[in-house]
Amino acid sequence: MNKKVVIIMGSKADLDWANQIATVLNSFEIEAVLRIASAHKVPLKCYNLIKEYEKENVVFITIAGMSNALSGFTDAQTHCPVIACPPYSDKFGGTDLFSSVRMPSGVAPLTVLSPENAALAAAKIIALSNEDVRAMIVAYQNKKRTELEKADDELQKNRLA
Ligand SMILES: Nc1c(C(=O)O)ncn1[C@@H]1O[C@H](COP(=O)(O)O)[C@@H](O)[C@H]1O
Repeated sequence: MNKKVVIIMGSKADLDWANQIATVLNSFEIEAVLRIASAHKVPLKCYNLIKEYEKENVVFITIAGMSNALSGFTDAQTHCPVIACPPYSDKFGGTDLFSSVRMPSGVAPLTVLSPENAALAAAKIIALSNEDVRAMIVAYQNKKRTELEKADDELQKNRLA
């Protein structure tokens, strides 16, 4: 598996969300390639991008708000893992999300809602064949544990004071 994640977003409106994912990937020393292509609007471009990058055995992260065609489209064209990370919207009671979670048979993008967690999921896939990334994930998880312990210690101290 290549130490590279290709983030395909459906619109430049998703760039901030993509950058949040890229920042976490970079903290694991994983290269993040950012591309804009919509399965709805430019399916041929989308297809060509997927075929170009899949030769490198990458993880794809797809960002598509509203009606998410991009994630299923991408997953169905490649052997590489695809993680859908649709941007948050509370419009229409958050119903956009349904277009990410119900896929036809044989189409299996994984949906992870938080940008940080989507990057972590991609890093874990890469870590299966990369010891350096594995060590960084273990360190990341230890840091989270330490933060939790510290928060509890402080809470107990403040309650006793
Ligand atoms: N869901 C999709 C797809 C797709 O699934 O192919 N292409 C664009 N979009 C999303 O529509 C929202 C508005 O897009 P526009 O800015 O083009 O109106 C964005 O969040 C985009 O990801």
